[in-house]
Amino acid sequence: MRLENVAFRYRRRDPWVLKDVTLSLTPGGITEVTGRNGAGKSTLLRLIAGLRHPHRGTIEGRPRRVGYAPERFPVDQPFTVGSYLRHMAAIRRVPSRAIGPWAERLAFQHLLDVRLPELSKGSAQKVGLAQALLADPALLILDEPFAGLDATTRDALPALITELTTRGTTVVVSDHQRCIEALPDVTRLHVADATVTPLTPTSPNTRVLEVIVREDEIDTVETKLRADGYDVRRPDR
Ligand SMILES: Nc1ncnc2c1ncn2[C@@H]1O[C@H](COP(=O)(O)OP(=O)(O)OP(=O)(O)O)[C@@H](O)[C@H]1O
Repeated sequence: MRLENVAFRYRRRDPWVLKDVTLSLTPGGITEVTGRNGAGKSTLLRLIAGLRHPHRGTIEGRPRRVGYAPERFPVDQPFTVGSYLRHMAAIRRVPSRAIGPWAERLAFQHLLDVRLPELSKGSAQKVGLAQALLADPALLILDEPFAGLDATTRDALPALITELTTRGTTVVVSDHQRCIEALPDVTRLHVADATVTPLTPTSPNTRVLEVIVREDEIDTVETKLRADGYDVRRPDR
């Protein structure tokens, strides 16, 4: 799948959120999208998913089966978890028996009769993930999938992502918490100043800066730097 000179803004007189974006997604690869708050990561993901259309440029080669889990699952819907997922399965022409295994794997099978507005943030996130995974997508787009998840599910998600890519699924993730950092062969794209730049330790325009911090500050400093869009590595991880 390829984006060629893509430009997008939400309203006609608004500044461009993205401009001249050209990139290719490796089939069966994992792409992580980084950037500071408001840089345009979710917008890029929506364009890749086909939920928004570029004002300029082209997007070609999008697979037919796309799964998209938004940053915030819209809980403001008058359904139970089970009826919502059955509805999503029907729209995607997937048998509703596909729901059970995902509910079990993401540990929310006890919530199938709970109404969406009554879900906790993390449980809603899991339902959002399940609806994205239901149709066995060839392209899976996850916008901050780790936010609010319990530790067990958070730890299980990278393995799940790897499993999908080994079956050929192309995965695009925006992940402030850097939970997929440890996975091998992750392509990194950095969104800043309305452009998207591939980020690798060997990029000619990047350098490594060592920062010495007190042990009790390490998590806070790491979170701050990541929120500012920096690529942070912890040697102890
Ligand atoms: N539906 C919308 N209508 C108008 N402007 C929007 C809309 N969604 C996002 N924007 C604007 O587009 C820009 C990029 O937003 P986007 O949500 O893509 O950033 P982000 O990098 O995902 O941010 P965060 O890390 O906070 O989730 C911001 O200036 C935001 O205010």
